Amino acid sequence: MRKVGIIGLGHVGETIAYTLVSKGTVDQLVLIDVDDKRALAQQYDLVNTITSLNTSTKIIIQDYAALKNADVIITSFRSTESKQNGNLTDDFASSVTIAQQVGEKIKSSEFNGVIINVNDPNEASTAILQKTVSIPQNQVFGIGTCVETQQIKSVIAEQLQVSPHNVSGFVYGERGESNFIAWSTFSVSGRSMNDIHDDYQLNFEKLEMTAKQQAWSSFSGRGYSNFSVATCTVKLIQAVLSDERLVMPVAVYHPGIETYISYPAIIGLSGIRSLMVAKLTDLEQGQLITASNFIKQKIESLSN
Ligand SMILES: NC(=O)c1ccc[n+]([C@@H]2O[C@H](COP(=O)([O-])OP(=O)(O)OC[C@H]3O[C@@H](n4cnc5c(N)ncnc54)[C@H](O)[C@@H]3O)[C@@H](O)[C@H]2O)c1
Repeated sequence: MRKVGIIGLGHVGETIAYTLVSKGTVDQLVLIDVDDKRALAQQYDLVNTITSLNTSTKIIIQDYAALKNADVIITSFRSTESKQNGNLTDDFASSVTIAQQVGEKIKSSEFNGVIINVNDPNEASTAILQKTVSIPQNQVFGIGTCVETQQIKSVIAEQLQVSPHNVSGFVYGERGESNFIAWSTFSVSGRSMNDIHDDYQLNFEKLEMTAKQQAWSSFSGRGYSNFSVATCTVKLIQAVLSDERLVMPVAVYHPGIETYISYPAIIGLSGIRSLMVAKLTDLEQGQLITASNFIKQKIESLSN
């Protein structure tokens, strides 16, 4: 039996729930939100949806105890303070408080599966969740720079007039200001970006700027974004459930850097199997250290 829990049923959580149900990815779905009416409304809506599908999913709501034997938990909550400030970045102090409260409840349920954290600030809040729930680091990871990686892939694909499926490579660092496109890891149909750079007269800075503008437009036009992050999350859930060993740039504990950071990792049944270590350029290595310092400062600011 495949069982997934979602804690936080806002724009992101409800899109993940609908996607899992419509694809028939799971047998049981546990939905939890601080707002009882919201959880009940989604349960009824999804149960009605299932009557028109060829698949079946049992929907359970507001029951932390039901998470005990879940394979995966998604954390996708956001504090009211964060919502009110209207920024891309969540209010850190209130996000931490909720992460600790929710983490304690997950711990009490005796859950021992994989947690995929969608909340922002992603790397720091993933570290806090892992510490609070007290399950091994490989079982707790965040969405990291999956969406940023999608964004630059689609911009490169558009520029070169190829399918985005032909583009590979990763954005590293931190979901936020200190992430960076590791151009040395990017290739299109087997040709490195440096190799095709002259043929297509590519301007890396312009490509990066376009990706950032598109990211901002997709958020600011509605005040939230949900489809791309939910799609990445469902891909990660499937990778865990099927022990796929998929490589994605997630927020993962990096023992060499001693912090959670967005870095490509191999994902399977027990979460992170290992990091996918690439030889970055000196510049990229420096950017990785800058990002790690930024994340560490954020986590340390908690104790001040
Ligand atoms: N990585 C990405 O690309 C990306 C994209 C979008 C959103 N996000 C992040 O995902 C998170 C959710 O975003 P959203 O747009 O769905 O937010 P939202 O405001 O629409 O929904 C948040 C939900 O969390 C619930 N909630 C609040 N406190 C809770 C608690 N203690 N327990 C359970 N539920 C609680 C709220 O009632 C609400 O339903 C945010 O942290 C956001 O920054 C990340």
